[in-house]
Amino acid sequence: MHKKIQIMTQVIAKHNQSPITTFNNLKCKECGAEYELQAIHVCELCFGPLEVTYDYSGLCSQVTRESIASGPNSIWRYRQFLPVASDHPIDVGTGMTPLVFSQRLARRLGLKNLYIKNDAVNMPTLSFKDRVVSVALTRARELGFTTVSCASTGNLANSTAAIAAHAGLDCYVFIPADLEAGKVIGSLIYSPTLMAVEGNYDQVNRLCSEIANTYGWGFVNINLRPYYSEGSKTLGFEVAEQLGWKLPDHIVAPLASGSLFTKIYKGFHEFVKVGLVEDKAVRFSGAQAEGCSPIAQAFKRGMDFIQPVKPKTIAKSIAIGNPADGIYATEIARKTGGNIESVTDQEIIEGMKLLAETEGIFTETAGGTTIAVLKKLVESGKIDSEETTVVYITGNGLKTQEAVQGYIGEALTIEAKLDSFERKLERSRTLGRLEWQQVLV
Ligand SMILES: Cc1ncc(COP(=O)(O)O)c(C=O)c1O
Ligand SMILES: N[C@@H](CCOP(=O)(O)O)C(=O)O
Repeated sequence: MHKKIQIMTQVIAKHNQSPITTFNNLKCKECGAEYELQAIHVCELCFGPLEVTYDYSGLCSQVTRESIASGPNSIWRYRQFLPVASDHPIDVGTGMTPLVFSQRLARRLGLKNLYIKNDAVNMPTLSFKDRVVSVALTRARELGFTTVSCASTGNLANSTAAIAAHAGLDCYVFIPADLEAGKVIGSLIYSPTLMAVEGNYDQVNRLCSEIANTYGWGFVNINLRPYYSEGSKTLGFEVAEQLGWKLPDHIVAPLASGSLFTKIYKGFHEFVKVGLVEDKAVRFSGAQAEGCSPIAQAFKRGMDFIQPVKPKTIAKSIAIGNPADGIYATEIARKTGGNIESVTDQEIIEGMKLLAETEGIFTETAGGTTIAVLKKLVESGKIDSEETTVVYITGNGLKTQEAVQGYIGEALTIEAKLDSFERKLERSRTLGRLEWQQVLV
């Protein structure tokens, strides 16, 4: 769409908005400069990131635990905390995913109060990105965009393509060319224009910034980023509500750009601010893959800047070498007494298997990273066995099957005869299940 038309449609859309909104403006996280609500994401004065601000005193009078609990069974029960004006947000059933009280994984790790927030079953595309995209596309529509887009490591591409299809928006998605088949097919099925860029995510992102400037599309994680990122707060809200309107002692979450991590923090604090939960010190710990760990490195070395890296890891969804919110994530981990750890690709695969074998949850590589870091933090005494700990599982293993191929054995092929079954059964019992799988690998 031409810029002029886009501005006109934005104005029209503005007039159609419901007048009762709880969000005010955009504010620079660095210098505090304020901007009207529009499709921009960096401060013109200092290039700092922009964030949505809210009228918290107005919010206090609008929301109660009861009003939230009687709302939709989706992220939109927290609508007043999200930067959308419409009474009809795009609701594809995103959010309110299970918070599972862990028995077997907890026992295996020696924890007494471990919960798993399972966004591997989020709707519609099985990752936490459905949250941020539902918010971003609702806002995109309000701002008058008819074409939406994203730079993605896969999950965001799936969410943007699916939810744009549902909302009838034109969609262009950009991904690195070497992504897993599940992520590629998981976008193509919704018929977006899918561009596989020869380069890594950071290169895709740079290209998309240029395209955003030239074409004036609504890029969910570029010019719509202030609205998009707010969707991750719902991962904080839901956990607080599901714990019986209480905050946990410790959370462990994966880090790529660092946005998710900082927004869970913002979500907890907003609930405290409006009196929905009691204030409490929550420790924030983050997880990265060793092959792409710029945030973990900055944290461990006590740096106040992020040194970008060239990613090389099987955890492709979190392979961001130059993370936009990395420094804010390190600040949160430091001030809350948390940690940021990294794990090897082998540990990531073991993390995926551990979660599957103990809890029946098949997570993708980002989740394997998070479980492996959780284990590392427990083993090094950085998580106390009594702490109420929530580990965030943000994506589904069916999308990254390549990562575990060759590590999980194979089906035992038998003839359709009882004696064939019994021979294989005997052999598998003699060897033991694990050894048997190793023979097959
Ligand atoms: C499954 C999954 N988990 C976690 C993340 C990390 O999110 P963020 O970039 O907000 O740190 C991503 C993408 O970046 C992802 O796809
Ligand atoms: N992991 C993301 C990458 C981009 O997300 P951002 O919020 O860090 O900009 C994806 O799933 O594509």
